[in-house]
Amino acid sequence: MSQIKTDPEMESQLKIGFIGAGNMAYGIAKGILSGDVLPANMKVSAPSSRNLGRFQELGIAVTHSNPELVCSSDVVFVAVKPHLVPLVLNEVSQHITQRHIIVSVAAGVTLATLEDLLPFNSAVLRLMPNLPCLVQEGALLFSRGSHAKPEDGALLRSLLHRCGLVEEGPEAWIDIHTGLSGSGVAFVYLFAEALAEGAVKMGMPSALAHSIASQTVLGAGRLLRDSGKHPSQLRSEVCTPGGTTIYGLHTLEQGGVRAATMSAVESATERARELGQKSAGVGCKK
Ligand SMILES: NC(=O)C1=CN([C@@H]2O[C@H](COP(=O)(O)OP(=O)(O)OC[C@H]3O[C@@H](n4cnc5c(N)ncnc54)[C@H](O)[C@@H]3O)[C@@H](O)[C@H]2O)C=CC1
Ligand SMILES: O=C(O)[C@@H]1CCC=N1
Repeated sequence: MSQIKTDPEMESQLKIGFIGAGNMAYGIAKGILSGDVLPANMKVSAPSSRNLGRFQELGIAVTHSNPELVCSSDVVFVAVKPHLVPLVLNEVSQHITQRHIIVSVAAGVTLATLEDLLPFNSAVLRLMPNLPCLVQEGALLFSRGSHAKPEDGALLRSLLHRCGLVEEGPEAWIDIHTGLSGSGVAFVYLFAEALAEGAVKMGMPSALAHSIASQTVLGAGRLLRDSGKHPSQLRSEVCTPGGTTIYGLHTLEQGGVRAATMSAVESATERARELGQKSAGVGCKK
């Protein structure tokens, strides 16, 4: 945890911009807004108006011009799909100055690629959030580029603290975090869906089964986080010897759920690394 103090007054006056108006930009913007930053100090850009309405409802200014957004922002989140990052950064690069802090959330796109696409000495950070930022229960990991100072990391952490858990780590962990948590939420949804479908198979109405499955995932997650216990300990607290749970767990183990889940994190991590290799060199100016 960073010990560097940030200045709430300075933070409240920062201009925050988002290039890209998708789910991730929206989730992060909502989290930042629940802190000290005013919507009047935020702006989002996207080529079409399709996703801009929900930002306007939060009081955030919108534009179709990425250069205009950069010129009126201090902190710029790059929240477009990974393959569009070179295009977008080439478009705005000449407007980036020493006052800017650039934060990319694009899966796989490395700090080296980002720095290569931006003016020398640019302060760049790479952030991997996840979808539950939308409800301020995200899990976010960031790394600083070679010209981003510890104070830039502290500022980012402070801006994002209402999005959920925010940690800093070495860049090698960002792709792993993408598999574990960025993509991991989708693995949890698949499990929740399967839980509900099991109950439907046994005769429960679908709506009730899905509502109970989502509460089960929420309750299990909160207890895991808030108790600080290892998952295996909580699992053993649910299992009565010879009871229902151990029979169900045996079935899951026979189905290879543990190995399949580990392999899913591995595949998603490797895919993030592959995306990084693909984006390196694409459209770089140097
Ligand atoms: N969705 C997720 O759960 C997560 C996504 N990410 C990353 O976040 C980034 C954004 O993902 P999503 O929000 O899911 O995508 P999305 O498809 O919902 O949003 C992308 C946005 O970019 C805009 N856009 C397209 N071309 C543009 C351009 N030239 N200039 C400005 N804006 C442009 C689109 O209009 C759209 O609003 C991706 O790089 C992804 O890897 C990271 C973690 C989790
Ligand atoms: O699937 C993806 O590529 C993005 C990154 C993590 C979650 N969604």
